[in-house]
Amino acid sequence: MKKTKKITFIGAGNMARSIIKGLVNAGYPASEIMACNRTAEKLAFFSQLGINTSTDNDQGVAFADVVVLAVKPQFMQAMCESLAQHGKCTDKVFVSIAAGLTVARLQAFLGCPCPVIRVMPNTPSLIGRGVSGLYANDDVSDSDKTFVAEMMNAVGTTIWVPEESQINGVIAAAGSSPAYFFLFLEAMEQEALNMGFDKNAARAMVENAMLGAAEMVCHNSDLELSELRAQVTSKGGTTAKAIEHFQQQGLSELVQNAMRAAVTRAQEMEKTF
Ligand SMILES: NC(=O)C1=CN([C@@H]2O[C@H](COP(=O)(O)OP(=O)(O)OC[C@H]3O[C@@H](n4cnc5c(N)ncnc54)[C@H](O)[C@@H]3O)[C@@H](O)[C@H]2O)C=CC1
Ligand SMILES: O=C(O)[C@@H]1CCC=N1
Repeated sequence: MKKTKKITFIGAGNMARSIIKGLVNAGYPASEIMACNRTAEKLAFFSQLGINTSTDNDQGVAFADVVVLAVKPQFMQAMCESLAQHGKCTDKVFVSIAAGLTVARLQAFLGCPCPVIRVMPNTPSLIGRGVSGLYANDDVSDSDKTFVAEMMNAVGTTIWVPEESQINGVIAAAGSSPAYFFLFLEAMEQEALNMGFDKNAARAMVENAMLGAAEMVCHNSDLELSELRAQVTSKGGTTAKAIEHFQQQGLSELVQNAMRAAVTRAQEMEKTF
């Protein structure tokens, strides 16, 4: 990154861990990062990374130029209101990675029209292969947008969305979707076990098939996904039978409905939290 700033993550859980480890691996100075968590046990991992840690969120805000709000949505209001009570928020840039909380809602929690950028990341940020959707309104300066985009580019790919509502689509397609792939692999691994392979062999087959397929997708961006599928599918062969089964069982509709369920849940959360 061209210029570093001090970044504090409030809520040192799975997603903060993925972004912070990804940033440190990418060479972001550990001394410029702090992780805050209300419980100390969660912070041991972060201390090992050499970053600053604290159980005091106010200390985290005092340290930071950029504050990443990384608690679960249901805890965000109480956490932000507590920060605002201590009155140190007005000169900070906030980044929220939470699903289902709008900029307007977060600014209300913080009690000020502070710049708030919404980032919807995913856990592969841990290995520099994340993808994040970003949204900012006109309260955010170009230089703050550039900094946050660079921060997330250090751990993967970024996509700006022009409408805040599109963050919910990013959740469905990217934030939540690593779990869809893990679920699919779990099912494949289980069936390999059922067929009599031992755990190591079952895992090796599914993980390498997935990795090889993913790399083929990434290395052939000029080819449609359906063409890559066709290259595996011999007429009258085994793949054709398996694909026919998926299609007869409505896989496309199932995926569509699952993604729509994720969006609907994000919209419900906007009304609940
Ligand atoms: N896990 C994922 O793949 C993704 C999560 N997100 C968002 O990231 C946020 C965090 O999710 P996870 O990391 O999965 O949750 P998590 O539960 O693993 O981490 C949240 C952490 O916040 C801490 N915490 C709760 N209240 C606190 C407070 N008042 N002060 C300080 N720390 C506090 C908890 O102890 C916990 O360690 C959520 O808002 C979620 O919507 C977004 C994209 C992907
Ligand atoms: O499941 C969730 O609500 C969060 C947002 C995207 C991934 N995890």
